Parts: sequence; structure tokens; C-alpha cells
Amino acid sequence: MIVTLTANPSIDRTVTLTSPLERGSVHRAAAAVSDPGGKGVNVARVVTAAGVPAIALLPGSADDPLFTSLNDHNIDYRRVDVASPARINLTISEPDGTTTKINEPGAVLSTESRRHLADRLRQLAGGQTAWVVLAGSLPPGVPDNWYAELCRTLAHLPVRIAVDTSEEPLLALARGLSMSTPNLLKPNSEELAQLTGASAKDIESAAAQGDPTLAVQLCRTLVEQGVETVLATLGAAGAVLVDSTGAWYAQSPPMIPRSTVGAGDSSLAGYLLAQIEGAAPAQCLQRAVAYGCAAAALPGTALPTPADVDIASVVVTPVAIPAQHAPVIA
Ligand SMILES: O=P(O)(O)OC[C@@]1(O)O[C@H](CO)[C@@H](O)[C@@H]1O
Repeated sequence: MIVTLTANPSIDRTVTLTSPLERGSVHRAAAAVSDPGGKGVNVARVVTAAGVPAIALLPGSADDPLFTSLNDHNIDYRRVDVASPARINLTISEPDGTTTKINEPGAVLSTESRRHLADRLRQLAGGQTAWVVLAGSLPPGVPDNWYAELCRTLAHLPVRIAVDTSEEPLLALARGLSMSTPNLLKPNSEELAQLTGASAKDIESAAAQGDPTLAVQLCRTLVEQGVETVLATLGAAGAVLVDSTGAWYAQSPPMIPRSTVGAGDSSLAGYLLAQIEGAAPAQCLQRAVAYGCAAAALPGTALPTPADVDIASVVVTPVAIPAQHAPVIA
């Protein structure tokens, strides 16, 4: 069982344009679709589609269309009652595969609702649950260190914790690594940059040219600070995985991207699916990149099923750990 927490869920509305987006002009969309969204919801969607039980925990009101949509996708969820509707996040999809996202901040989550979510999470994290995934931004009203606090309160349970977040909640987690450490951190290159002051462009372009050393260095520093495994997704350049036993790089196979929305969440889901089968780190990375590529090849917020995923097309190579590690700002 995999349990995901999405404190700031969304309805993801994708509008498809037939010509490139022009700022300041009127576009008539060729199509518009809505899907349930938020990073933890997406991880639960991909895991469920692979036939592994998953529960998505999220705040919401009973009549929110988000829950009808989750039912339509056969997602098992637990809802903590709040009055406000889920935010609507807009994706503008252009013909060349460029996606522009506009994410709303989300409604304020009260201290009481946050406590209910944490209590529910603790209940769900017991028993057969292998992984808890804390994913996405935190809504207004939630302190930046909440993920760090949740890691601490779950630490006594025999469950593994993965965190995928950005900006202040990520920095707060990094600052508190000596007190609470997730088992898995899944930054993308932007988030690695936020943590380290490095440039996301440099991280990705070096990897795309076959040199993932910078990404590995940055991840290795996080491992030295106590994170068991760091899976860093590097967009079209693939991903690196670093743990205390080594480092690996997987290049993305050539593909035509249609929408990168949910690609990182699908990578995380692919990693988890392999990890719970007991796969070695290199195979977990291979599955992560295969799932991420499959998601990027799908339109809008469509997410991959195992039939979309070509694991064998992803080549994984070990990377020597560089002697000099880059500092992590914390
Ligand atoms: O605003 P956040 O919480 O950082 O990200 C939310 C979001 O962009 O993440 C998912 C894709 O990863 C989408 O389903 C959703 O709209």
C-alpha cells in the first residue's frame, strides 16, 4: 500500500491550442479537459493504474467536483472535510509540446484541518503501508516546516517516507534534516537549484551532454545529510539516483514530448513501484525514467499505465561519486 498526502490538491484544467501561445491575444482552444490533480493525487493515480493499492489523502468539500473526478478515475481517497473548493490549475498546451502552467495558491487550510490531515495520515501510515508520499506545495495557512514535522511524527512507524516539494517547504525540510529525514527526496533540477544555489540550466545541460556529475554531487550532499535516497529528475536529460551505496544516471530515450505535466510524479510512482518489488537502485531509477518519459509522451494531464511504459528503452549507467561535494544551502 502507498499512501499519498496532497495538502493542496487541484482540478487540472488543460486547454489545447492549435497555434503557438501569443501573449495578449485571444485564442480559441481546440479542446479542454479536466483531471484530478496535485502531486500526491497523481502518484496515487499512476500507482493505482499499475494495480498496486494506493490511497490519496486530501482536504476537500463533499460536493467538490474533484471527488467525482477521483471516483471516475477509480482512485481510493480519504477526504478531510473543509469548506473551500479545490483550486483550479491551468495548463496551456501548445502544438509543439510546450506546456505553460498557472497554479492557483489554493484556499487557506486551517490549523484544525491540518491537524485532522496529520491524524488521518498517522492512522493510514500504520499496518500494510510501505510508503507515505508527501507531495506538492502547501496551501496558505500551513507553516513551511509542516513536511519536516510530519516526517518527525511518522519516524517511529515502520513506513518509508518520500517527499516531493519545492521552494520554502523544501528549504525548511533541508534545514531540518538533522532532526527529521525522509527516506526519499525527489527534487527536479529547479528544486536542486533552489537547495544549492546552482543553476538548473547548468545541471540539466551538463547531464544532457552526458555529464551528470553536478547533479550527482548535489544529491550526494543531501545523502550525506541523512536522506537515504535522492532521485533527481532532470527533464529531457533523464534522472540521477544517489544513495549511500552509489550513484546512477539514466538518460531519457528519444521521444516527442506532448505534455510534461505529471512527468515528475510519474517518475516518483515508477520508482516506488520498483522499490516495493525489491528492485535494486539502478532498476528503480530505470523504472522512474521510463514512467516519466511515458507521462511526457501523453497529452495534457493524462498519466501512464504500464502499457504506456517501455522500461527496456531506458539505459542506466553507474556514476563515480565526485570527491568534491557541492554545498547545500540549509
Ligand atoms: O502547485 P504545486 O502543488 O507545486 O503543483 C501542483 C501541480 O502542478 O502538480 C501536478 C503536476 O506535478 C499537477 O497535477 C498540479 O497542478
